[in-house]
Amino acid sequence: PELATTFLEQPLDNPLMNAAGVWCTLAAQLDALVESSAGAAVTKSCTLSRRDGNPEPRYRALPLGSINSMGLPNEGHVYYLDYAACHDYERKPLFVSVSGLSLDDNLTIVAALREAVLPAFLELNLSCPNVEGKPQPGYDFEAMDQFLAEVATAYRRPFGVKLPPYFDFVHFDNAAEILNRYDNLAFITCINSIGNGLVIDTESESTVIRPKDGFGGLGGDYVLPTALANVNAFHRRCPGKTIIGCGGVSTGEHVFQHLLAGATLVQVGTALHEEGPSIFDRLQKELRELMAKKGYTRIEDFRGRLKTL
Ligand SMILES: C=Cc1c(C(=O)O)[nH]c(=O)[nH]c1=O
Repeated sequence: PELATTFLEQPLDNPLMNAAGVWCTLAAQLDALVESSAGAAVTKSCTLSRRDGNPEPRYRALPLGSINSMGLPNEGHVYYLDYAACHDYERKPLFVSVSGLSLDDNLTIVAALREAVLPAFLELNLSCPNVEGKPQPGYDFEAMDQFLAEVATAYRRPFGVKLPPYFDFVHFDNAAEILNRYDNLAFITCINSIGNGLVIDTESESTVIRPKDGFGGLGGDYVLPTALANVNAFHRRCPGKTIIGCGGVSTGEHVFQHLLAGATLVQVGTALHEEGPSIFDRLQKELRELMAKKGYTRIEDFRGRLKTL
């Protein structure tokens, strides 16, 4: 079976890539992703200036996934624009994730990305749950609409957004209605971590991460059904846009399910953090085996064809 696919008319060897924030904060990590068999890569969400992020421990792997409250540690936007300027786009696409702390910061970063005239794809992060005092734009529809109105106009080129998980059909409807207003909003990445979970260690009777009294974003097995729901909800509501699935992927079967739900590309976060970039070889092998068993030769044979009862 063939895993080759296209994203916004660009060919990719396969639909797999990292989730923003995982294995992508430093150039050496990004280089490892470019060297790996991932079909594409995305940089750590960046802010205007470098940030240390929250005090550690701020990430913890768990039997069923992970919890994190990193606090947006990153090298500042110029570092990632420089990386994007040196990337070999013939080899694989590169996405640049942007998560400015204000609309003005986002506009400054997006303008710099536009000035750089690079083939990189902009993934505007509207869903960081871990910067204290900063509500997620993705959960404030007025703010989200304003952000998008300004960024879409300023950037003018095709871009995408990274959304938080929604849990209510009215929220799916309202968010989709906003996204559909912007013609150059070309892709939607669902989902970011499920915000502000709380993991308790029974033996020590304590939280397991230091920031925010132990509250942090959940990833891994915990979030797969929510991720699939958000992928399918926006696939149904935004027919003109491309969906990138993210959340709960650790096997080829999970990749298959995201594609069936309507995703074109599939991002891997927690499992990549734990296994490293060789995971992309395993996921492709498992996906090929599953496709062969089902008699599919190409991804388009089943992508977006989730059946209902
Ligand atoms: C960009 C900050 C994010 C972070 C973070 O840096 O704390 N963690 C997440 O799970 N998702 C984010 O979007």
